[in-house]
Amino acid sequence: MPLPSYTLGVMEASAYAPEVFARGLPSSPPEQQPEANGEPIGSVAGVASPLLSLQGIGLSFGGVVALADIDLSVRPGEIRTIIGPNGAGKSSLINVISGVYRPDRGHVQLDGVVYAQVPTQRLAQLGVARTFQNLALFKGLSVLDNVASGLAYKVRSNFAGQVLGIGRSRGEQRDSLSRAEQILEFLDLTAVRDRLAGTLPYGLQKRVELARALVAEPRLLLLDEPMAGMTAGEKSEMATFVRAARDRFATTVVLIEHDVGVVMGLSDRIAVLDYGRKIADATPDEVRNDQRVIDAYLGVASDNEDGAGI
Ligand SMILES: Nc1ncnc2c1ncn2[C@@H]1O[C@H](COP(=O)(O)OP(=O)(O)OP(=O)(O)O)[C@@H](O)[C@H]1O
Repeated sequence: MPLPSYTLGVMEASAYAPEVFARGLPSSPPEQQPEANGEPIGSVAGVASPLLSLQGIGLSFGGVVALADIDLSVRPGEIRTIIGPNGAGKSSLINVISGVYRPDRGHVQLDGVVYAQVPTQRLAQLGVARTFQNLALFKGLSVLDNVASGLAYKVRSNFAGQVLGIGRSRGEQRDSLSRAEQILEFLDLTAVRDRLAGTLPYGLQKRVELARALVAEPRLLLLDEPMAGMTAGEKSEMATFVRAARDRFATTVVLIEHDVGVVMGLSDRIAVLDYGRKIADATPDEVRNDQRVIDAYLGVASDNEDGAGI
């Protein structure tokens, strides 16, 4: 059964002319307002801006500089990959984008709204979904229920309604399950819909995580090492699904990856981190030939399980 064309509320990439991105943000900082944790500190009104942009992000843990003066801009509809050797700051960056960490310096602009710290508890309402480096599934629940749980934030029925299965809750539950079924079909997971998630092979569990994030129809999908620990075949399969998801739903994807080889054919643009600094930000071909990137990866080439180097 084909997926219905959801009203995703996404921004169509075609609605944004390239020159709009070239202009970037206004040179003057956004108007500052009293800052509260997780509250916007300003907005960039009247300017067609990237879906996501980071400006001057700095983050330290004690004496360890995890991120230093990172700028990053993500256009609607693109697959934006962040790579770097171990300890380069990739996970710290995705944790800043998703509001898990508050940066010491700089700010995050999401859909034109500027945050000192993205409100992580409102991430889903902001249209952002993420997966985690380490699997975060409900291992004792079925695949179908795991995927439907990605819509839990939308369920509006009260506790009594959910327990008694009455009123709006029954309809909401039916709707969640039906949308979960559609995403399972899209990601070729229907055959395992009733299996307990924890009993699936690792590669399939990672795909179930992708399904759970996708079912929320996110405008921005953050994938933290979605191919980590996979075989070469599973990685290439996952890359195909990520691209298909972007094409089908026009979801903007920010993807963190350690293995450079697998993201070359998948990414529109790649940012490279090394010791918390951004050392390159370009197309895959340009990154592949960038001497600073080659130098950063020298000595860790053996970590690349595909042995593909860069
Ligand atoms: N919670 C933390 N407490 C202390 N130091 C941390 C913490 N998180 C990250 N760091 C340090 O910050 C630096 C960047 O780590 P981060 O995990 O962001 O890198 P990474 O590129 O994701 O690495 P990997 O590929 O190994 O996952 C490292 O030196 C790391 O030890």
